[in-house]
Amino acid sequence: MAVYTEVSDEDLVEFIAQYDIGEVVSCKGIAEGVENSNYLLHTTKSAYILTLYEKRVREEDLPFFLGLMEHLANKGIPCPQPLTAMDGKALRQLCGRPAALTTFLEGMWPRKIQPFHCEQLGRALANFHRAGSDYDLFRANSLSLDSWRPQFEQCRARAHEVHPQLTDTLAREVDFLETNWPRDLPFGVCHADLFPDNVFFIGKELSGLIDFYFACNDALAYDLIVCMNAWCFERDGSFNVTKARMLLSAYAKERPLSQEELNALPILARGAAVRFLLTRLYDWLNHPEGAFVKPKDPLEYLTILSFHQSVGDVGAYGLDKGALHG
Ligand SMILES: Nc1ncnc2c1ncn2[C@@H]1O[C@H](COP(=O)(O)OP(=O)(O)O)[C@@H](O)[C@H]1O
Ligand SMILES: N[C@@H](CCOP(=O)(O)O)C(=O)O
Repeated sequence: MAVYTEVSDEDLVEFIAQYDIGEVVSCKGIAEGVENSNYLLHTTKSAYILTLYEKRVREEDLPFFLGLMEHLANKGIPCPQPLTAMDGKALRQLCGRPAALTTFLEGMWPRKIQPFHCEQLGRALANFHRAGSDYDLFRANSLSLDSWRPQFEQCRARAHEVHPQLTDTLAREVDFLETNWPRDLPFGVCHADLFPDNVFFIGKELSGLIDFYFACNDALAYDLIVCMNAWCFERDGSFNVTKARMLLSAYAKERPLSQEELNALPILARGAAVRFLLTRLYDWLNHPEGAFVKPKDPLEYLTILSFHQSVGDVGAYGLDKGALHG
């Protein structure tokens, strides 16, 4: 359960009194999520999400995240909107942590991914990228290429505890990525963590995107391929090419991919696999004793990485080479 910081009734009532949102009716910790403490708050006026920022979220990045949600919501992207308190500020402190309230989005994240989910995701991601194109704050991706070697070094001595080949695989892969990582692809604001548990559907319609706390400026095609890794592999580790084709082609209908982007997809996919393999590995090895949060399995991403290491070109992702560029 992702509640790292417990909020007492007195602290909560004092916090809520700073907003014009009525009186507290209930406030329950949310079991899902791994990064922050989230509570579902009901007041006499409405339902809200209260987030206390923990772990990887740096306080100085919060204006970027909260401003982005505001910017996107104003452009019709279905995402939470930060609430400003009566003093006009959205970012506050609660129990010694930075904290904010956002609107509650209806919907459920899909437990069993179907190709139509991937198609809607592709369209929504392209719309997100378009809507973010005039957002004027900048945040570099702190979990991209430059961070992979230091993150690996933090885990190197114990990576073999998770898998006997993991140390060698990561050492070779980080070398490969440092030499070959593409640098001139179209850049923009990326969500960078658009996993199924961050995308809500009502029935068959995508109804909301949440969890903007890894958002950053990076190659737009990297964001797309983070989604492909997260949505298009089955539980047994096999790649579902139909889902990938639906995702990539729905995206490209809204934002055509250049030939350079298409050529780069396999290496972007390797980098995106390493990015989640490393944070999961760190969390797996440094899981606090007795914590309620269940760490995610790093080996899922070792399987995904192995698949992309064997890929020659985008034909493996269900695309005709060169078919999607504008
Ligand atoms: N705006 C929102 N509307 C509805 N539910 C939300 C909202 N934000 C978060 N949640 C709920 O909280 C859970 C954890 O949120 P998330 O932002 O993914 O946490 P974390 O950043 O800790 O991973 C989500 O799976 C969802 O159930
Ligand atoms: N999506 C990441 C973990 C981050 O968790 P989230 O609940 O913030 O999406 C992963 O799967 O490793």
